Amino acid sequence: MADQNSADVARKLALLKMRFREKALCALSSLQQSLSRVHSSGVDSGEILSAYQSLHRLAGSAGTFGYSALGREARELEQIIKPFVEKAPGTHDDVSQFLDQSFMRRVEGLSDMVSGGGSESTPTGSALEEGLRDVAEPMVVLVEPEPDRARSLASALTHHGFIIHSYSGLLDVPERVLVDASAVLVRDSLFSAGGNTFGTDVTLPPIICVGSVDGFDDRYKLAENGADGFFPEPVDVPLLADYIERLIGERLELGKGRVLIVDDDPELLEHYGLVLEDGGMNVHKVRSPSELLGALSEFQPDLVLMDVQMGHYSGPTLARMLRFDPEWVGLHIIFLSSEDDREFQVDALSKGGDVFLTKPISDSFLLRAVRVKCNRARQLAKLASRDSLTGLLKHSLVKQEVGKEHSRCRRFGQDSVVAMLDLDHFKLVNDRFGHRTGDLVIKGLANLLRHRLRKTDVIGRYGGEEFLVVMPDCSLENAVEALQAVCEQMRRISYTSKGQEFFVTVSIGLAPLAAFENGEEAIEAADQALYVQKSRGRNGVSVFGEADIGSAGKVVQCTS
Ligand SMILES: Nc1nc2c(ncn2[C@@H]2O[C@H](COP(=O)(O)OP(=O)(O)OP(=O)(O)O)[C@@H](O)[C@H]2O)c(=O)[nH]1
Repeated sequence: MADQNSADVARKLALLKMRFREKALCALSSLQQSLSRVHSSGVDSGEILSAYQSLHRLAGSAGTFGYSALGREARELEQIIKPFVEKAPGTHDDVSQFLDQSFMRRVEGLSDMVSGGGSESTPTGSALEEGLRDVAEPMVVLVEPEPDRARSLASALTHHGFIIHSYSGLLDVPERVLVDASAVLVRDSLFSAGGNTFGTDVTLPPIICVGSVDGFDDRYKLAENGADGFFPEPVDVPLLADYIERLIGERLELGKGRVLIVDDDPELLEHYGLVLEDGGMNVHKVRSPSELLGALSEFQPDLVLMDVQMGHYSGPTLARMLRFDPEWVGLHIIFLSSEDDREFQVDALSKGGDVFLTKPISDSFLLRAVRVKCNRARQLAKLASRDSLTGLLKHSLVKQEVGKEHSRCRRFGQDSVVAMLDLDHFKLVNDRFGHRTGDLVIKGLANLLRHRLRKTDVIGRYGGEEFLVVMPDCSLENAVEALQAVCEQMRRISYTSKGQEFFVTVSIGLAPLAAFENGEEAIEAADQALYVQKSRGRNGVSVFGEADIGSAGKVVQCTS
């Protein structure tokens, strides 16, 4: 499948290259005619400007399609004309200074550089083939030769919402399983040998070693062999689950960037789009700058990749204009241009850009640069909107989501549900085992919700040990079923602290969103249902206004 995708992308890129070639030949023919007219009939500032623009476009795009030498030559010719373009209209008497035989020969030579087919290989770069995998499914590979140990670790991790595939040796793990895994847990002794011990060339997911030998040199050896983590035995499973969760989160961030590309050149626009999409980015393309504001609101990008000159619109001026609106003050903007004048670049950045990339640029470099910036943008956005302990939406934002979903489900006449969750007797956990352990339990429930609920459900940390969930397009029955499963799984997670094993349960209250006047009222109703459940003995689900909703079975908390 990945091969098929890569072949498709390669085909599309080759097609774009052909389109570029045809258009370049046309543009060069017009350019030659235009310059011949200036040569024979005298100066025309419009013709000179259009010749300059034509060369500027070629200089900026040829390298992208594999015609680097053509791009360089166009750039040199562009620089020769530039002083005449910058002069006031009507002062082009000395145009003969550049429009001589030698200049005209060089312009003719440009066509030969295109039609001679002498393009270098398209710089798609190896990063294109890297192809980021969707790591949303938390499947973990466990490589443990000792069956009892394997069973016990697999069972403990399953309660944290991971799907475990167990093997007794590294070479037993099928390649397709490695490709789909979010992480690999390996007995340290199997990994200390070094090299690619899995016997495959696929990009490996993060490797976490587990073992009993825990010295500085042992850890150093594992790091040297490429391990991403080490957990000494006896393994603290909630801590391990949290670590895997973090690795998954980091990888998801890497592939999830949303990039809005603004370029008036259709081939370049499509080319950049293909390169970034193939690298796992979510891309939206805009050809006309006048559509920019609408596209921003609708697509909500992490980053904008913008050409510097689009017809009579200037990229830096557009960037400055975007900053008028507080919503876009923090938006990351990358300018992509063949303009290599440092002064110009600094000026563009001072108007509101963050990075200036000078064309020609290889596809792999572009992808890497955009990924790095996207990652940074997402991290910053996350800091502002996410709770630092759990990574879930903060109180105010999840409340906003309830409001939005309320309007949406009312408008479309759909069922949606809001749920309030609260850990049971949580004070006791803190009192007996300390705040750090309490924090691990809070993270445990957050991770469970992330795994157990649908991707479209919105989860937020409402307060200390309280969570708020919005379940769009979901009947009450389905919500009860899904959340009872969460209760059931939560009560099975075993925590150990101060040598004692304990379990924690959760109570949940539900309310049908559309039945209320606004989101606030629905939250209030879910809260009331939650307290009904607390009074019923905790550990289960209650629905607002319903007398008797099943409980997930009683479990005594903190059975230390
Ligand atoms: N570890 C930790 N504890 C927190 C955090 N936020 C709130 N808490 C604690 O959560 C506990 C909540 O206790 P209560 O509101 O009395 O509720 P409870 O003990 O869970 O009892 P019920 O809700 O009635 O089952 C308090 O001890 C808070 O200090 C946090 O971020 N980390």
